[in-house]
Amino acid sequence: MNLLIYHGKDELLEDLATFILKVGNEAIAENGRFNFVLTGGSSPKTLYQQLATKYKDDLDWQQVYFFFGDERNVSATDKDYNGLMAAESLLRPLNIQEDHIFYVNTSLSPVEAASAYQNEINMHFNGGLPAFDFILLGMGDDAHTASLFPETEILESSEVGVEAVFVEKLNTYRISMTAGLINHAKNIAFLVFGKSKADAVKQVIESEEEDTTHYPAQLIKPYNGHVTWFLDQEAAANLNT
Ligand SMILES: O=C1O[C@H](COP(=O)(O)O)[C@@H](O)[C@H](O)[C@H]1O
Repeated sequence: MNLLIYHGKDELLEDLATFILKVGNEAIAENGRFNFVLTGGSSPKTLYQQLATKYKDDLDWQQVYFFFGDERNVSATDKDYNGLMAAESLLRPLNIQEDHIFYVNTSLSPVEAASAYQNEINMHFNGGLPAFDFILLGMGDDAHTASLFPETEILESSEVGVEAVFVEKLNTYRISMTAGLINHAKNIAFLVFGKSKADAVKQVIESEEEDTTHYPAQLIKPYNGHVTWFLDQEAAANLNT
């Protein structure tokens, strides 16, 4: 695990963008495409806007395939739909062709949407191991990542796939990649800002005993890849390092 702590958000975003571009350019040079999984929530919006403006000439964006680590069970036009924020801040400004963007189809039931999304991923990887080049993750105050929320059934899943999960405290379904699928990625980066996340960050990174039921982000341990944490000082405030 690589832990990076920043005084300022600008420097953090610059380093994270540079990292994404490096991995992306290497993937395109090696395989002709870059499989990039986006996160939702509020934290990545500025990053997406910068990738689409400041860094628009630093990667062959037309060779990138975009996926979502999780989605809310709302319509694609709802402001809470993760795909909408990504579309507005990153995908439309870069003119990404529609068949390079894998949105979760929330017009289906959550179980059907999850199964359809898993099928699309499997087809994209021609039935082989779905090892994404880069998965960007956020983390909530409760240590959830993607839609792997504390005390939910999906945490016990041994599937390398996508599942529907009912999140009781939000009284709603989510659709999420399982930890098994996320952990096949070649590179994973957590982007975490703010003091409200400081306790969760400490538990996930420094806790001696694993408690994935209450701190699901502890499940993220890539099998053959690398995980890097990009934290601001507030999020890192409780760490011993
Ligand atoms: O609900 C979600 O929350 C997490 C964290 O979001 P943030 O707003 O605290 O940055 C996010 O990673 C996930 O994709 C999203 O669905």
